[in-house]
Amino acid sequence: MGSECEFALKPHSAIERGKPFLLIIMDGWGENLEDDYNGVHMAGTGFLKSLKTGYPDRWRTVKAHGTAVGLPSDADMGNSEVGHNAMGAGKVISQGAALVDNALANGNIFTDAGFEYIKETFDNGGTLHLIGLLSDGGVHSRYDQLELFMRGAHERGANKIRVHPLTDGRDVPDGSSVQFVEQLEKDLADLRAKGCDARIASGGGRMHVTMDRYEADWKIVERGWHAHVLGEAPHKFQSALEALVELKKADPKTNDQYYPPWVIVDKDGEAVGPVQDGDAVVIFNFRADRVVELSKAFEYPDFDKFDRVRYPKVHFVGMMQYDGDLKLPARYLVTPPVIEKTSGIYLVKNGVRTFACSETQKFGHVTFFWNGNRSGKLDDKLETYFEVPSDLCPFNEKPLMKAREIRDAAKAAILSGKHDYIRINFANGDMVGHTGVFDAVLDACSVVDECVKDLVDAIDSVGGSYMITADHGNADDMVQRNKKNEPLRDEKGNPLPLTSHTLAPVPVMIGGPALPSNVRFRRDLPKAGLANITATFMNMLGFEAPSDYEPSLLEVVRL
Ligand SMILES: O=C(O)[C@H](O)COP(=O)(O)O
Ligand SMILES: [Mn+2]
Ligand SMILES: [Mn+2]
Repeated sequence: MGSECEFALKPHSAIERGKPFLLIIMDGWGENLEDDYNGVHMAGTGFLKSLKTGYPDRWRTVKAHGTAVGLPSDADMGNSEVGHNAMGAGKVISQGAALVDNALANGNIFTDAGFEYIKETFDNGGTLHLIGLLSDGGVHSRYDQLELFMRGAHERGANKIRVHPLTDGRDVPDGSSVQFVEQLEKDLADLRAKGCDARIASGGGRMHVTMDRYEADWKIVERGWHAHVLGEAPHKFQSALEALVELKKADPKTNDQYYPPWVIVDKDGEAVGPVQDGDAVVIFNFRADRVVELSKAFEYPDFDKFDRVRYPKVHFVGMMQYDGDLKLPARYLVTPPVIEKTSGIYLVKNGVRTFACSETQKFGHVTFFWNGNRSGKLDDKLETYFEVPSDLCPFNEKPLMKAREIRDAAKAAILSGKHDYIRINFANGDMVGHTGVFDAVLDACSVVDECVKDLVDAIDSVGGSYMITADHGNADDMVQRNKKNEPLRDEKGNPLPLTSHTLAPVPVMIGGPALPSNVRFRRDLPKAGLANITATFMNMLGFEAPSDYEPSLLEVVRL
């Protein structure tokens, strides 16, 4: 981690160390057009609105999408990984999506060690299995990357390919799985025309099958293991399209996110693509959080989170290495972004006592992503990480989620006098936003407003300071729109829900008794993004930020 003096920070010129500082991330909370579909605006969010209108020098927005957070283009919505990486690290880092694009464009993905490793199995007649999220959401994966990879792998000797797609409906509209499966079938047919035995083998909805995160519910991964690896699922079909249509007919309430697991079988009822000894397995998601668990199931011989029944000997690689601390997986196709010298490391090296807390769904966001995709603590003595277990139901059913429990834990941390820096994430705007259920979003945003107010009161009572911000938009626009930005409706006239993140900038609010009255936001950084947050909160903790960080948003004015 380097020497102490390499990390020494100078004291800030106007802000003293010593009083508690609270950093709140409101996940999925953008600053957007204030119309009837903006859940943040329509909810009871009077306290946050009062900070906007009451303190214009201490309220602003920053960019949270596209190139400002290291994504390939400004058409890319922000997401939790890139947002928390940027806020934790103080720099704009080229992220997984961009790195995979580069590796495909320059061909390195097919010449580096990870591909060499899987290629060994092609030469021995092994099947290439591809497991991952099937959409063009660009958050966890992208379809065009899968297509290019399949084609390139076939050109380099993969003669049998089995794809195990997970349907999305979360980063893209619900129902779009049909188009993506049709596109995949077309591209697989092209491969078959070239002599490759290429087929879809199994799948399911991403929130019910395979893509759990932060060990919220291992059963999700177990279902995936049974379908993808063992070739077993309660629902068997002859084609993936048939699976989507028939499963929806049988349960109209199911959707792309929550499809049950399914397996494709041949005319004799045999699964067409279970994973066997000698095969290659690639997870084609570039983002880590929702594939760490499946990677462990493939990689760890002594795995005990569920009974794998059969543990095939395969050549397993991730699109990236998903956990830099655990070196998981050991083999990967594209080298992950280097995220070093994060704010967390600087702050512990300067003796800052940190309390980081969220509920399970976002716990790794304020720890793992925050620390540059490292799973462990940076300093056992100075840091306390506290996880509130999340509910296991769809979050529109319990939109308050664990906001009040997080508030209570953070409040106790503030009042205890044991922590200098309290960092929390409220999941509601995002997790309920992804359900597309507008009334639930209203409850989700209101409870965040209530909890933020209580915590600002607690900070006031101990003479501390606070920053409230967000990682990207979501609840701030809950309707799909046409190119003119007009809401789209179904045949009954109901608005078509938007389940994904938005491109909106996010608010940043600062205040509290410890913030000197002559400190306010600069007016000369209109293009600032999430990476500018970092130097700003390091200032609020009493330090000048490292010189290679994006500039602080603060200025000290003469009164
Ligand atoms: O994984 C998810 O839940 C979504 O794809 C992205 O949401 P997040 O980036 O807010 O986690
Ligand atoms: Mn998020
Ligand atoms: Mn989200």
